[in-house]
Amino acid sequence: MAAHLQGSLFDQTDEIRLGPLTDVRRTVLGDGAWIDTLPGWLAGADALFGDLAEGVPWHAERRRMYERTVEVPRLLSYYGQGEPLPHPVLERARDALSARYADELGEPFVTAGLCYYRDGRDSVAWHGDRIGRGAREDTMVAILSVGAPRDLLLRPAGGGPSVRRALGHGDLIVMGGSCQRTWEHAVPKTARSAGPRISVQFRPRGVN
Ligand SMILES: O=C(O)CCC(=O)C(=O)O
Ligand SMILES: [Fe+2]
Repeated sequence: MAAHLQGSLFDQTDEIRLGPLTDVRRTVLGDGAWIDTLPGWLAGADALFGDLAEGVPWHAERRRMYERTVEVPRLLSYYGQGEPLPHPVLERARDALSARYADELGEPFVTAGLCYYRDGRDSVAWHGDRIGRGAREDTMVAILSVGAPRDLLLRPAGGGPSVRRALGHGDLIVMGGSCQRTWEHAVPKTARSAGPRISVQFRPRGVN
């Protein structure tokens, strides 16, 4: 009941539809990094959450950390360049982002990484997306969030106060400029009861 009520308060439509990207708001972080945000870019976010929760081949991962192998605290799924995405609206989202940022980015978004945070114990630790070109070049990572909001925190890589954005319910954030190498981001665990959230990260070729 509570979950249903909360869902209906935020998102009163089952029709899954993207709004225009004209009202994106930029926040300059410093050191050449910025974020663009657009709350509620996607209408019908609860319906998309349900479709993705059911339809995506989610898997758990284990990673080696020093001497131990640990469970990655979220479920994952990855769609490389040219692979069909698990929902048609995600293809439209990727293409709309590519068009919106074509001049500034100079290349399209081509891959989609999906994360499923089952509850407040799931998280992603502080990091920059700098396994690939993000370590050396300015780039962009665009994230669409559906389901319950979770805080995405950003902080300068060299230390300093963090910036917080609560993301869920169809919200968009784009991390741009030098953000992946001069800043770090995280979705911390929370003791507050948190419902499940799915994030979709669109990235250009070679950024991960
Ligand atoms: O779920 C999010 O919003 C962030 C995920 C993330 O930072 C990553 O997968 O690199
Ligand atoms: Fe990341």
